Amino acid sequence: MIYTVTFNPALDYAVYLDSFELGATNRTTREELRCGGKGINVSIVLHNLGVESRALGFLAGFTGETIRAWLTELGVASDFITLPGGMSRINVKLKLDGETEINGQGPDITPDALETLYGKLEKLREGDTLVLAGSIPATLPDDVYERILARLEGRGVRFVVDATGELLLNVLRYRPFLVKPNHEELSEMCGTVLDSADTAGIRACARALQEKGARNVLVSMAGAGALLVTEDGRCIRQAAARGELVNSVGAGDSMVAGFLAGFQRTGDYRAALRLGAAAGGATAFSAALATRSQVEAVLETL
Ligand SMILES: Nc1ncnc2c1ncn2[C@@H]1O[C@H](COP(=O)(O)OP(=O)(O)OP(=O)(O)O)[C@@H](O)[C@H]1O
Ligand SMILES: O=P(O)(O)OC[C@@]1(O)O[C@H](CO)[C@@H](O)[C@@H]1O
Repeated sequence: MIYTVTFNPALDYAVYLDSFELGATNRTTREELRCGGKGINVSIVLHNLGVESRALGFLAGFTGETIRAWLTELGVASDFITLPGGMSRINVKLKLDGETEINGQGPDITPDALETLYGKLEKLREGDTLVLAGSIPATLPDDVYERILARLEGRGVRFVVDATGELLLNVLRYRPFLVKPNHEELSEMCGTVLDSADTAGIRACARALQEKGARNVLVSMAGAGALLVTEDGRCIRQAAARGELVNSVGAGDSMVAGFLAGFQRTGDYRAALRLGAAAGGATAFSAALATRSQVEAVLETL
């Protein structure tokens, strides 16, 4: 079973505007609300691709209840912990001259709630996959992912981590099966500026993460595609699909879902990467997260 953990779920409120003036009343041309948070997005796209998972994490307030209800409606299995106060975030995604995001802080996670999550994760067994994805509320220490992996070390659980900075660097010694920084996040972690065309530079930084313990490093580069450095020493470059960008929020999560679904089906890194790129592209080309038929249509073009 694949388990995803989203510490900080959100309702994603995408607003499309023709113009925007600071300090004025602006009107949208269109708006959309959907549930989000990286682990949740991975679970939704896995479900769309016919791979079941269980979404875990923390929810609070009426926004949290809405997220829970939507997941149930979509048929995504979930087992979220309800926090005693606060509300799950509403993240604003501004669509005008590119994409601008305003992500909230999220509710406080109490020590009791954290213990409850640890208890749920105790059930994971050999062969299970655990996806830790997204930011953590500011009130938690940034070794919380590390603590989870330390508890599960040695049980044969496959770890996938989509996080940035210290949150990611701290877990590498637990040998995660897959980490997926985008190339800007990779640049920051390596303390350099990487151009998406600089395959040698990206490969060198990905290898530096492998030296710290990561098994496979998938570097996503939005419209410039992706590069996978595998644990058996290969470096596979995948072009991005061609299409019109509508809303790329969740493209990276869709790529993780497509990669996991593809790897589960074939055990082949190149095929997994291709399905990842198709899922990422299909999400970028639509307002919502990619459906199975959208992914299949994009896959045929790659
Ligand atoms: N504009 C685009 N055109 C084609 N494919 C895209 C586009 N944007 C994203 N993709 C696909 O999705 C993958 C992941 O996108 P990206 O690198 O933007 O992830 P990310 O930064 O983690 O995104 P997010 O945090 O919004 O989920 C890319 O490697 C690519 O295959
Ligand atoms: O603030 P975080 O946790 O880093 O990112 C949250 C978020 O931007 O990531 C998803 C897209 O990847 C969105 O659904 C969500 O709003």
